[in-house]
Amino acid sequence: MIKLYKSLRHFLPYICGVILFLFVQVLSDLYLPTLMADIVDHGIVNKDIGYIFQVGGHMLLIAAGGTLCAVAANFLSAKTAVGFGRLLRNRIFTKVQSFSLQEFDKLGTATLITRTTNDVTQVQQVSVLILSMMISAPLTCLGGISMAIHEDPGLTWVLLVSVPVLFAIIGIVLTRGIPLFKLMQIKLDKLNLVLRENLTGIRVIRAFNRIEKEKKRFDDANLDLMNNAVKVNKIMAVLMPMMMLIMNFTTIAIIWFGGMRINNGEMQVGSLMAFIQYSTQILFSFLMMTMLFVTVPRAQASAARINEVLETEVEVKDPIQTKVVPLKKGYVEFQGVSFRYPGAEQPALKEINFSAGPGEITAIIGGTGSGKSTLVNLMMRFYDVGSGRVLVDGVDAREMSQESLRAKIGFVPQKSVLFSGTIGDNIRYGKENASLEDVEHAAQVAQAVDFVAGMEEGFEHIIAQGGTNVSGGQKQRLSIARALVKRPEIYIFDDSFSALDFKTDAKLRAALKQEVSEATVFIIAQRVATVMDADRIIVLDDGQIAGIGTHQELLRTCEVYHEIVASQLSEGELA
Ligand SMILES: Nc1ncnc2c1ncn2[C@@H]1O[C@H](COP(=O)(O)OP(=O)(O)OP(=O)(O)O)[C@@H](O)[C@H]1O
Repeated sequence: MIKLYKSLRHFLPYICGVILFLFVQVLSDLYLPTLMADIVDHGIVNKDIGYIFQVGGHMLLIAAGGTLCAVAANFLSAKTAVGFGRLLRNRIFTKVQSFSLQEFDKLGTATLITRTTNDVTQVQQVSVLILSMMISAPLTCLGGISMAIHEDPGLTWVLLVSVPVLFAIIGIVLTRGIPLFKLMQIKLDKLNLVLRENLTGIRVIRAFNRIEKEKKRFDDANLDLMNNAVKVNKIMAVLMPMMMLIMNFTTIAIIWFGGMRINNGEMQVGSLMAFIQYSTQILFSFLMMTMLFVTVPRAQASAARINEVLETEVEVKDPIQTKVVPLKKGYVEFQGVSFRYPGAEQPALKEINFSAGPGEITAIIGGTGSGKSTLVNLMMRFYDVGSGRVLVDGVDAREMSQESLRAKIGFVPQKSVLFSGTIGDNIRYGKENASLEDVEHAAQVAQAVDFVAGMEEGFEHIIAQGGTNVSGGQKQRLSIARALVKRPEIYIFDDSFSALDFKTDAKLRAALKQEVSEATVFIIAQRVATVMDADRIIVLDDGQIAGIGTHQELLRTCEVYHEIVASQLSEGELA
């Protein structure tokens, strides 16, 4: 948590204000019992009404000043904590944005959401407590002790007995409670994971009639979280009454032994009253510190989880000295590229060699899991190659900035992703300042114009969260339009025509051929019909290149390709 608190330097003026106001407030709290003792011992005993009013007036002023200071301190500490929370969320978000897919694979989306929201809230809440109690509790405790000694040194032994008992109880509670507090966040993560899977997979869950099973899975995670919370609350439920009991016993002991001292003429009534108040303040300061000890471990667990994100070493980084790449070309070359996913036994790609240039269409075909998507992931540097090199315009992709590399590429992913907003906004995601004509043209080439025109608001039609109010094929066409409007040097279509019917697929490819005639195009496809016109077809088999060539060349030379073609085309089409 200390590491995170380094960011608090941004709020230094507020923190200084909190310290100052709390200091004044504690001083006023400590002074009030002495004044009260004064009223009793001098004003009441001597029946001096004027003195009572005078000291009483002082007490009122001091109490009002203390209250104002407390309000100001609370306001500033809340402002600091809320600002600190915002700063942390921003830092986590910025860090997560810099993650390569490798780090996303490692951490998982559910936990990243919990860490950005709930974990930050935990740290934020405890920061308010720390700010207000870290200063006032020790100050009240030390001040209370010295004032109590000042009032009557002969009674302080009562505190010497009750304080260690209090410590022992706090110690027992903390050793039992801390592991449970740490578990809370882990159990919350689990609940978030189940919830997220259920919300995103709701269609599959309903289609497979798994609603009851999923309810049970959620209920189990929920129950687990609740059981842990109950255990935590049980401990807390014991703690408070125990502390109150000790406080009450201490007060009784002070009154008992103080009464004897008054009887012997060694103490005055006012001093006894002040002593009781100081002892309550001292024990109360311990109570405050216990609250800190109880809440800090949970926040500490949260802080550790936040730090894990902030300190994650990002595998794919921009080099310190980036190489400048020629602005408009689009040459791509793979030189002996091999790659293995972290933790995987087998490499996903082995010794891949090929090159492609502007004006060429390179198709990539192969069975499921043969490494097609992995190949384009490396081209965009979503992962770094294990060995070999990926050259873009003659420069190793690792030697240029990720931004300049990706500025060259228009990517249409296998699984279309749309954002909430209008259809126009989604297409403009490729190029923010694209004109309406550019957007319409891109939609025209992507064969999206007809269905967009069919919608009442056209390009202003709102896409629902996750793009659920458009069909799979429509989503694909909008994703294609988004890449087209960018007019990049390199296009990557990762199985982007799979949700289109044959007629639309053919029309789209014909329109694309003209549109992207000067660019370097990569098309991953399962259908032979989609790839057979390509200038070059790369056949992948189990992460290796089984053949490279045109359709006709591969039919003669590549057995794997022949098998794929034979499984899809008729004898006549083959001939
Ligand atoms: N993030 C990942 N972590 C670990 N292994 C992965 C990951 N992504 C893919 N793989 C593995 O790498 C291999 C190649 O996967 P890839 O997605 O490139 O195949 P593909 O040819 O695109 O398949 P498909 O046509 O089904 O999309 C597969 O064995 C797959 O299980």
